[in-house]
Amino acid sequence: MPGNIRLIIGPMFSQKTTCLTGYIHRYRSIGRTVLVVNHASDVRYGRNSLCTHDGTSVPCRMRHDLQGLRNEPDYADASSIFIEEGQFFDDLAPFCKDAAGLDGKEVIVAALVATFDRKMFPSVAELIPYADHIEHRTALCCVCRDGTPAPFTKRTAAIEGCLVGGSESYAAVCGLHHGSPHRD
Ligand SMILES: Nc1ncnc2c1ncn2[C@@H]1O[C@H](COP(=O)(O)OP(=O)(O)O)[C@@H](O)[C@H]1O
Ligand SMILES: Cc1cn([C@H]2C[C@H](O)[C@@H](COP(=O)(O)O)O2)c(=O)[nH]c1=O
Repeated sequence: MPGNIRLIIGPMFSQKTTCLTGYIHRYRSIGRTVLVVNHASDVRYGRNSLCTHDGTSVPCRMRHDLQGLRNEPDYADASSIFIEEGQFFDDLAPFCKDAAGLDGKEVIVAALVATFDRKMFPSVAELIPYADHIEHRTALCCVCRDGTPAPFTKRTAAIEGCLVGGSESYAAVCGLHHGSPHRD
């Protein structure tokens, strides 16, 4: 049976990980063998788990790369592969294409839609044309606080570059409260 690629994208706090853990629990309940992978840089919640912002955690493998997984026994055994923090894996697109196209796996990826300054993550941009299904989620604007959708992540900490973190460093906001207009 051919595999497929499902991509869940959105800003931080948009329930990407909640969706991923929901799928994992449902699949396990019907006896599907799953392999769950998070990026090794995501040490926010310990070294062998992924965790939602409201505290649901799932044990997982932590890795810097994905392609190396294809030689491992737990990959061979799994029919569904779950990837958390997809934006951090440089080999995200080649892995998903091989896993789905060559190995017949169902691949479910949670990834940020954009950086805090509205730039694409290259590995996510590379994957989008190959995704069979894309779910684009939003959070709720934490400035409006009235249910206004928040499609963007704002960095609230004054640090440059890639920064692993949570609500101490980032917030989900609407376009108005992101502070940058829809142009460069
Ligand atoms: N601004 C916000 N909008 C919506 N949910 C928020 C917000 N800030 C914190 N949360 C919490 O974050 C949870 C989502 O966490 P999670 O699934 O880990 O999101 P993501 O993986 O997209 O960062 C929500 O269920 C809610 O409890
Ligand atoms: C917006 C943005 C985020 N990050 C980091 C911060 C977190 O460690 C992850 C996103 O986690 P989540 O599961 O989506 O909550 O990415 C970053 O490095 N750069 C950014 O621009």
